Amino acid sequence: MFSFHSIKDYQSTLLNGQTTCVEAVSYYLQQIEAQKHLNAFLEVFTEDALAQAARLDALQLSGKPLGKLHGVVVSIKDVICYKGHTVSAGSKILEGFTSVYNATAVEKLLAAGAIIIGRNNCDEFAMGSSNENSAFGPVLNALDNERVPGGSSGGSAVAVQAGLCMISLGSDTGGSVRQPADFCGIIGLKPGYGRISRYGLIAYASSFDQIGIFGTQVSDVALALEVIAGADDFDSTVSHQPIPAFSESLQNTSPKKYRIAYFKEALEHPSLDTEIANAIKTLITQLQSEGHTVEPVAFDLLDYIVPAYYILTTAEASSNLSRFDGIKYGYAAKDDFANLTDFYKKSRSAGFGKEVKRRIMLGTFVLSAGYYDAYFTKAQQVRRMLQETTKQVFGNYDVIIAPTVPSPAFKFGEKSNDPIEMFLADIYTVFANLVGIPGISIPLFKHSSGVPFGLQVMAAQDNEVTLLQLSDSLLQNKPL
Ligand SMILES: NC(=O)C[C@H](N)C(=O)O
Repeated sequence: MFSFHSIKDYQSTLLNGQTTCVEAVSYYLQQIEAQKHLNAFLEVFTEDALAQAARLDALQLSGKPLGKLHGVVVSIKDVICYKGHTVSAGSKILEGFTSVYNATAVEKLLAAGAIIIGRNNCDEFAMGSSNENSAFGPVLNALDNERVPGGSSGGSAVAVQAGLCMISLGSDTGGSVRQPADFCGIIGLKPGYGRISRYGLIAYASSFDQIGIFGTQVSDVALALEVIAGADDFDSTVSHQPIPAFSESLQNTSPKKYRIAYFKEALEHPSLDTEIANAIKTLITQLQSEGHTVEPVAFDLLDYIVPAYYILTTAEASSNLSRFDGIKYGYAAKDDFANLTDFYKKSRSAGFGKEVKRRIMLGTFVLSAGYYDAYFTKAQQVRRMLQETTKQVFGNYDVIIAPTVPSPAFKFGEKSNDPIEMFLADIYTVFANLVGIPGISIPLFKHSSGVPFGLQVMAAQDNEVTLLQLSDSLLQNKPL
């Protein structure tokens, strides 16, 4: 049987001839087939993946230099463009659409020797927190099939959780990587805004969207980040900061005393499950007893962050999604339309699902002349205040810790009839996107309902290194 602990270990088995890339891909193809009922993959790129694996095996034999992700089997969320392959954003409206170029992240993965094995199911246009909004059916949590895997990158999370690939890419606009990672018991990293180019990522809310990485080892996530991060002429918002050697930064770290903040209001919030609150309080006491500074910071904006997030993201979405008109590409109404406006209406009404339509309407409303100042401007002001608070906090602390989600993975149907309840469950994740800082969810805890849950760690802009080092130590139970 093919077994895999970390990418480094796997790559040494490739180098000493114990396995091959083709063997690895064949193994994962079998696993994907055996776990088909999870619905984590919308498409498996069998031929391409095997061909790429064979090319990589030949490259190794030729003695030529190998890429950092040589032989690594990756799956990508169905919002990331891969040239010559279908991409649908989990939506019917992109029916029949094939990517005409590679996303920069995909380009970099392939150049580093990764193998893309398939595209993962997700909430339509990344809108959702449970993966119940995909036009292609829900994804099941592999640990408990009655529970949601989280969303919107549920398929990418389950692909890693169920051992159907080594690492996967998702996107995180307001928690879509960290929240499913929490529900699935794996690691989910959302780098700071602009760390990874968004070129070729189907836009939801452009000032929030960020590609993120799922894995089971911090070192794997760090390695993937190192490969796909960095400046890109095709994305004017991408960060031009140098890319640290993230994976090396985890080696030979000497213990240090961290300055850790937590928002008092976050741990006292009525929506927070008591077991989750207690687990984090216990961790705080433990870290304090180990000599770290762990202090509460007052945060009086907590109740404003979810409304601000859903005003700003829906506004951006209403603009971004206007391009799906049935003419340029994707689903088009057949012949029962009276004129162009009627054609748009029919194409968009039938092509988009319920949640996407709700958000387009909400976004259009908050941008409309009579309501712009009352909603959009106010939400922008909240965002600015949050940015100022964040600056102050990171002037005094290295990281902020928080729950990732207020509850453990819930059952299918439990929240899907109440969009507000679903939105409110994003209370701990949207903060990092509103201010653009990096955040990670790490699987530290287990709930009495049998499912795991995570700890969220956030760091200052461009400080993924601290985030990764602290997470690695916590997960490996090493002294920090
Ligand atoms: N896309 C995300 O990051 C998830 C968030 N729950 C949303 O629906 O907006």
